[in-house]
Amino acid sequence: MSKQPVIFTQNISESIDEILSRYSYDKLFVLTDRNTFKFAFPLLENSKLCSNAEQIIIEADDTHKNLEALTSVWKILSDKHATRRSFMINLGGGMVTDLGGFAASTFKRGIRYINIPTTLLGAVDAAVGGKTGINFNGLKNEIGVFNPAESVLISTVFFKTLSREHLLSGYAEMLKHGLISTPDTYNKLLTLDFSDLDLDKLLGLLEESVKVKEHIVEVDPFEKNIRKSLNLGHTVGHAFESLSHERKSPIQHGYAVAWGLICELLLSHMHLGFPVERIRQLSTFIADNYGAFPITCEDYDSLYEKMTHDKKNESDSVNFTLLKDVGIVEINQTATKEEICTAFDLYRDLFHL
Ligand SMILES: NC(=O)c1ccc[n+]([C@@H]2O[C@H](COP(=O)([O-])OP(=O)(O)OC[C@H]3O[C@@H](n4cnc5c(N)ncnc54)[C@H](O)[C@@H]3O)[C@@H](O)[C@H]2O)c1
Ligand SMILES: O=C(O)C(=O)C[C@@H](O)[C@H](O)[C@H](O)COP(=O)(O)O
Ligand SMILES: [Zn+2]
Repeated sequence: MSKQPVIFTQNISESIDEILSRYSYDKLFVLTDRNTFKFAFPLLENSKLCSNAEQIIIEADDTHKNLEALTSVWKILSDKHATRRSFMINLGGGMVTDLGGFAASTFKRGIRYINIPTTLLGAVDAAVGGKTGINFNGLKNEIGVFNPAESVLISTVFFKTLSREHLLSGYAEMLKHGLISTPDTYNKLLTLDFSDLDLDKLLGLLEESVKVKEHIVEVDPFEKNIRKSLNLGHTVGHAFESLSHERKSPIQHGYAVAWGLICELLLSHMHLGFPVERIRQLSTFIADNYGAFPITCEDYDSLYEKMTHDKKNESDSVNFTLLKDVGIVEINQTATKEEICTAFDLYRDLFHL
C-alpha cells in the first residue's frame, strides 16, 4: 500500500480544489450525515468543485453505520449514474468515513475517495489508515475492507461545533496512541485539563498523535503484526460499545475505548506486570472526565461472547494487545475467560461500580 497523504490545512476549500484538480473524474459525490451536512458542508462554500457535487446525506451516529445506510448510499450512486471514474468525498466523523469508505470501495468494485474528518476522533484515527466498514450482527465493524482514501484532509475549522463529549471521545484514541508510543508523548496527554481546555495545546497533541498512527499503518497496513497495537483497548471497548447498542443506550466509540483501555491495562498487569501506579493514574483521569460504563457480573457472559468475535482472534481464544509498560507493546496475547472476568471485577472496583 503506498503512503496515504495526510494534509493539515486551515483553508479547506482551497485545499480540496487543489487536490481534486489533480484527478480526472466524471461526477463528484459528497457524503455527509445530517449533522455534518448542517455544520461542516457550509464550511466548503468557497470550493468551486464541491459546489457542483451531488449530495448524499445519511442519518447520524453509529447506530446507522449499518447495512441499511450503506445500501442507501449504493442506491444513490447507482441512480445518479456514478461510474468507476466518479469520485467521493466523505465529510464527517468516523461513522461517515468508515461507511463512506466502504461504500466507495465496493461500488463497481471501487471508486476513489478522500476523507475530510469533522471530529477529533476522525482526524486522529478513523479517517486515516484505510480501515473501512459497517457494524453487522450486533458486532462492531464486522464487515469491511482495507482500502485507504486517496488523501485525508484535516482542518480544525470543523471542531468549533463539537461538544466536550465529542472531543473527549477523540481524546481517548489519543491516549491509546500515547500508551503505545513513548512515555513522553503519553505523559503530556495526561496534563491536558478538560475543565479549562487549551485548544492550541490540544491541536499540537493532535498532530503528534496522527503521526503515531501514520507510522504504524505505513509499516503494517493490513494488521498482520504491529498494527494490532492500534487495537489496544478495543477488544473490551468494542464489547462495551455493542452492549450499549443492545441496551438502546449507545455510548460514543472513544468512551468505550477509554473504559476498554483500563480493562486491558489490568490484563496487562496480570500478564506482563504493567505498573499499577500507571493504571491508577489513568483510571483517575478517565473516571474524572468520562465517568464509568456500568456493568455487573450479569453482563460478563454477554461481554465475553462479543469478544469471541474480535477480528484479531485466531481459533478459539480471545486475542489482546497488551503492554509491559508505556511504549512496550506485546501483540497476540490471549487471556482466559476467568482472567477477563477478574479484569472486569477490578475495573468495577476502580470505578466504584
Ligand atoms: N476506521 C478506523 O480506523 C476507525 C478508527 C476509530 C474509530 N472508528 C469508527 O469511527 C466511529 C466514531 O467516529 P466519531 O466519534 O467521529 O463519531 P461520529 O461520526 O458518529 O460523530 C459523532 C457525532 O458528531 C456529529 N458530528 C460530526 N462532525 C461534527 C461537527 N463538526 N460538528 C458537530 N457535530 C458533528 C456526528 O453527526 C455524530 O452525531 C465509530 O464507528 C468507530 O468504530 C474507525
Ligand atoms: O486503525 C486501526 O487499526 C485501529 O484498530 C483503530 C481503531 O481505533 C478503530 O476503532 C478501528 O476501527 C478498530 O478496528 P477493528 O478491526 O477492531 O474493527
Ligand atoms: Zn477506535
